[in-house]
Parts: sequence; C-alpha cells; structure tokens
Amino acid sequence: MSGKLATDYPAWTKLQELYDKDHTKLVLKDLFDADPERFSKFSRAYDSPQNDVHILLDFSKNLINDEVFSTLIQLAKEGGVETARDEMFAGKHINTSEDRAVLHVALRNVGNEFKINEAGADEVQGVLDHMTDFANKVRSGEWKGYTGKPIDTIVNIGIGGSDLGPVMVTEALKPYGKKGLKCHFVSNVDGTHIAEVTGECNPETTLFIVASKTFTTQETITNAESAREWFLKSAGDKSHVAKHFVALSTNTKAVTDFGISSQNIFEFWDWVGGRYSLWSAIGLSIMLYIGPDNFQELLAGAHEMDKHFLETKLEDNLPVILGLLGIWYNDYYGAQTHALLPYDQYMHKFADYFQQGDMESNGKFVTKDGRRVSYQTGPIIWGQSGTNGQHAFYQLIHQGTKLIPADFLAPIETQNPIRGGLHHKILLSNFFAQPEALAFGKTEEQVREELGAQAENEALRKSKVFEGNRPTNSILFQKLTPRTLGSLIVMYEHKIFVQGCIWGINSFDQMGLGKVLAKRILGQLDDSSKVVDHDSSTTGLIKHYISRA
Ligand SMILES: O=P(O)(O)OC[C@H]1O[C@H](O)[C@H](O)[C@@H](O)[C@@H]1O
Repeated sequence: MSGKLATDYPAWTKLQELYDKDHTKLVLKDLFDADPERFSKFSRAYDSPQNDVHILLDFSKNLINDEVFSTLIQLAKEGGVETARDEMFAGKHINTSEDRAVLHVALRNVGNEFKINEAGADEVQGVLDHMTDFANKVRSGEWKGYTGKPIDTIVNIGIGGSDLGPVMVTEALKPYGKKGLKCHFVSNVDGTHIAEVTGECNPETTLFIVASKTFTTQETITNAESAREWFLKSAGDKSHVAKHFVALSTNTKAVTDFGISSQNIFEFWDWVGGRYSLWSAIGLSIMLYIGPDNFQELLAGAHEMDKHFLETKLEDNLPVILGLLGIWYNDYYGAQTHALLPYDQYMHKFADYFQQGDMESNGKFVTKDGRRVSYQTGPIIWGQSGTNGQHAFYQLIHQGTKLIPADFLAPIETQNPIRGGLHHKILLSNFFAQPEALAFGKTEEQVREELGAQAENEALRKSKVFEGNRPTNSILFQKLTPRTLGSLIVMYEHKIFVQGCIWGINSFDQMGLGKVLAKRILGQLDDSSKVVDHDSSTTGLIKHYISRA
C-alpha cells in the first residue's frame, strides 16, 4: 500500500475513458447475445486443495467487456496489489498510522506454511491450545460452576469486532453447534440488552466471556460489570467469579484489574484488527459452541482462501475480481452501495458482519500519506437473507433510480432438506431468478404482449417495464460447512484489502471521535450547570433531557 492516489494510475484514467466511450453499450442483453461463451469467460471455480470446498463465482452479469476487465486487472497491477499483499503476509507494518503489522492471516496459518516474523506470531498455537483445552472442559461438563453444575449457557460480552464475528459465525454454523448449549451475545450499552439476557440465564450454569481487544471499551466494561454484579447477587463470594468469567483481550493488566484470574485470559496481539479478529481468541464463543475440531475447520478454510489470494494470478483471483468490480461501480458508475444477499437463512448476519468489515476498513477520505482523495472510497454495505429481502427492498433494486450492485450467495446443498428438498428448490429458483430478472428486465414490447387489450394504457404499460442491466455476482458454494464459511469470509476480507490498496487508504486503522465526546458528555448529564462547550443544539438537547429525567 503505497498511499498513492488511485488517480495516479494510468489504468484509472483508461477506465474513465472506457466508461465514457462504452458505458451506453455495456448492455447485458446485448453482451450475452453477442457472446455465447460469456458465462465461461466471466466465471471462476474455486476448489480447495482437498476438494472439500467448492465456490463458483459467476461475474458474467456485470457491466463489463474484455477491455474493461483487462483494464481492471491492469489497475490492480499498477495499484501494487500484489506487493501490498505480499507485504501483509510477510508481517510488514502496513497499518502505518498505528505502526502495526496486519496479521489476521497468521491466526489461521494452518501447518505454519507462511513464515511470519512478528512478535506474537509464534504464540498463536499456544493460545489455540489454551482455547481448545478450555472448550473441551466446558463442553464435556468437566468445567463446573460455583455450585458444581456444568455450564449450559455462554454469554459473550463485546461490541463491534468483538461481537459481530462471533454472532455471525455461531448463527451460520448452528447445525454444528452443541445441542443444549445456549449462546447469547450482549453488545449494546443500553441496559435492556444485558437485562434481557441475564433474565434468561441461571447464574449457576452461565459462563460470561468478556471480549475486548483493548478492555477499555465503555459498552463492554459496563456490561461486564453489570453481569458480575448480577452474578454476585446469587453467588455471593467473589472467589466464584473465576469459574464464571473469562476474558479475551490484548490488555492483560486491565483484565486482572477487573478481577478475572490470569489463567482465564485468552490473549491476542495488537496486529489483530478488531474486525478481523474472529479467528483469534475472540472466537472462543464460536469454539465453545461448534467445538475445537469445527473451529479448526473454519481456520483451515480461511487459510486455503489466504493461499488462493496469495498464489493465484490476478485474473483468476476471487477477492481481486470482486474488489475490482466493486471499484468499477463505485468509482465510475457512481454506485453508493453494495448489497450482500445470501440465500441461506443461516447467513442472516453476513451483511451485518461485513458492514463493519468493509465500512470501518474503507470508510476513509485520506490516503496513507495524508492526501484527500478526489474519488469515492468504501461503499455502503447492506443486505439481508433471501428471500426476505425480495419482499422488502428488491423493488428499488429492480425499478428504482439507483444502481445497486449485489452479490447473491447460495449453497447447492441445504442443511435442512425437508419435504424432499422442496424448500431448497424454491429458494434456489429465486436465487437464479433474481439476477436474471435484474440483468434482463422486461421490455415495453414484452409488457405490451402480456397486457393484451390493456396495453393501450400507457401509464400501466410503462410501470411494468423493468429496464434491467442491473449488475450482480452469483456465488454458489457446495454447503455451508465450517470450512466453506471460513473461505467465504476470507474472500470478502481480501476483497476489502484489494480495494483499500487501490484507493491508497489505510484499511486497518480506526479513529473514533464519537466515543471521546460521549465520555465528556457523560460527566455533564447530572447537572445542567456543567453542560458547556457544545453547540446550541447539543446543549438544548442535553438540558431538555436533564429537565425531564
Ligand atoms: O474489542 P474492543 O477493544 O472492545 O473494541 C471493540 C470495537 O471498538 C471500536 O468500535 C472499533 O472501531 C472496533 O473495530 C472494535 O471492534
């Protein structure tokens, strides 16, 4: 990552020329009519080395031709994607503003294939062993609560990267979860969240996992304190905390100050970004739920996609292709958003997860060398599982005025083949139909034929036209196994990397402003005379609250 501006690259300029010259000609119907081989040309199959993960990326329904595609690849070359990637894997401090390496790839370095020289990288296995030992004890019932009963409920207390990954993965891998083990996730500082969850827990059989990289995050520490208070109301003796509270953190001092015993700390390192941390100790709730073997599978799938990203030439490299297509719409077509639409109910938190993953990484307006960009960077990521989204917001994607590139994802095999697979066939028929409809739409001529005598009604006729030419990727994978999920997550992680690299921004830092202001305001909320140094709106709002609280 050079910190160069994307506009410095000749391919960037060439893409603008291609857009200006050709975008009106980039009509999917015509492109498919002109080239019967378009699907095979613009799709790539990924097969893992042991042939147990299959992912097909069909990107033929994108507004590209050969020249656009090859120029996008050229952009990745000029943008130094390969060099930056190699630097990341080698442990170079590519997070320049914080002078840190970016080494989530070291957390899933199965078999130690990548040689990484960075303090802590050689401790990864030790922490995994610690997690495994602990998870086995809890899962087998050997680990007992303060009254001698086994644990049947885990509550992960964390926010942002210390919450979203564990939530998303435990939901996605429910079929692999331990029956009878309940998992809760408390993130919001709104007391409602912890109160509702503890309301469902038995202190004798509940394990709290306090997940916080920094162990200073106000929401998490407040929730953890409240959980401890709730627990001690029943347990009485503080010495029982050791059996019911563990911590996942890089800040061991703050954890021990909180009262958690040092044996119950699962560590990680400053080179693990919060939004890339589910592979680290932050994944303890995942491991407890799906078991160490399945967690290892998740890591293996992640590692295999790391290798694919590292070793595959750019034009066949899934994260690179996805990243470049995103740039094409974001920076040339003016698309503001990107939708993630998994046709798998188990993946219902996937878009939420990548909202943080993508938007916190690439929502930046200065380059690594401090220049303001003159182009759009990270897109707004959103989405929902299919088919629910179809009955909510797809109308706007089909007939609205905005261009919304979307990724459709679906498993070939369902985990729940009820009624002879009927549900899954219906689900998949929608998965196939939507991108087709988005691409090819319905012309006024077709509408006329359909309407028969009513076709004379011009307003009705026009309202039924679907212009089509709305771009999508279709991603079909075999089955949502832990290994496949690991690969899918990493495919998107590296997509974000590719884009950040070309835009010249630092995808791995995060500067909070709201947090600092909130701390100052907290000290003013009890006394209106303390409400100073705000604009009149903020002052008015706070004083209104104080007068009525
Ligand atoms: O894990 P913690 O230190 O508690 O941080 C939790 C979260 O805090 C902030 O919101 C950061 O922007 C996130 O990246 C991080 O995941």
